[in-house]
Amino acid sequence: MTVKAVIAPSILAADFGDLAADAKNVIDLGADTLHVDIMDGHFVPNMSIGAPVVKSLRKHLPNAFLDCHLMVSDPEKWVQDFANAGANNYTFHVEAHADPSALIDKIHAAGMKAGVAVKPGTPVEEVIPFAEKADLILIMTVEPGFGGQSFMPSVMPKVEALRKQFPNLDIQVDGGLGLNTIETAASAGANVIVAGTSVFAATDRKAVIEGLRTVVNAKY
Ligand SMILES: O=C(CO)[C@H](O)[C@H](O)COP(=O)(O)O
Ligand SMILES: [Fe+2]
Repeated sequence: MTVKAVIAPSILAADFGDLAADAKNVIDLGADTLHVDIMDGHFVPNMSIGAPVVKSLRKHLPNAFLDCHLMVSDPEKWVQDFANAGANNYTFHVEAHADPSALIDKIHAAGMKAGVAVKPGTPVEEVIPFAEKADLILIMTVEPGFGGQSFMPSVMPKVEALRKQFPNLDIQVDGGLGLNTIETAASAGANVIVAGTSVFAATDRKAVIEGLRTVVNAKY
């Protein structure tokens, strides 16, 4: 198996008034990537940030891997903006697009990696057809829209089913991940761990990042 732990703090839980410094801090403490949550107030009942913030982060953090999670109703519309802004990965929701395969092609053509996400209520069968072509599959472990929610162990069978079929796939989990829930997610087969509140609110952020990584890498 070639997968390894990727620890991706979600900047939704960072200090937006001091964003570049807070984001740099978690990278300096060992985070692999930065997870950037984009919400349009339509696909989810909340708004967050858009491509201009990604552009600013790119300026301040030229080498950071910016993993953008688009919780938007029209994901095709924003591909070029995010590519121009310096995004490295563009994950869209399978529920939001009629032709995910074509959208993956468009994201790749724009020079980004492509991810496909599913909400907790969407069957894993909806994303399995794209697991070979996409660079990652995101299994949401909370209803998208807000940080700080409780991890849903009930979606772990979806992670298990994916890992069984795709031993080398990057399987991302997002929502409620921390030192209390990582064992469940890693045992199911998740290796790309989004962690917002558990990292940014920690008194020892480094210990949380290292703790998450240790539990995931112990599985491989
Ligand atoms: O996509 C998201 C919410 O829709 C966030 O990435 C997620 O909630 C991370 O925050 P936390 O770790 O605090 O749950
Ligand atoms: Fe997210």
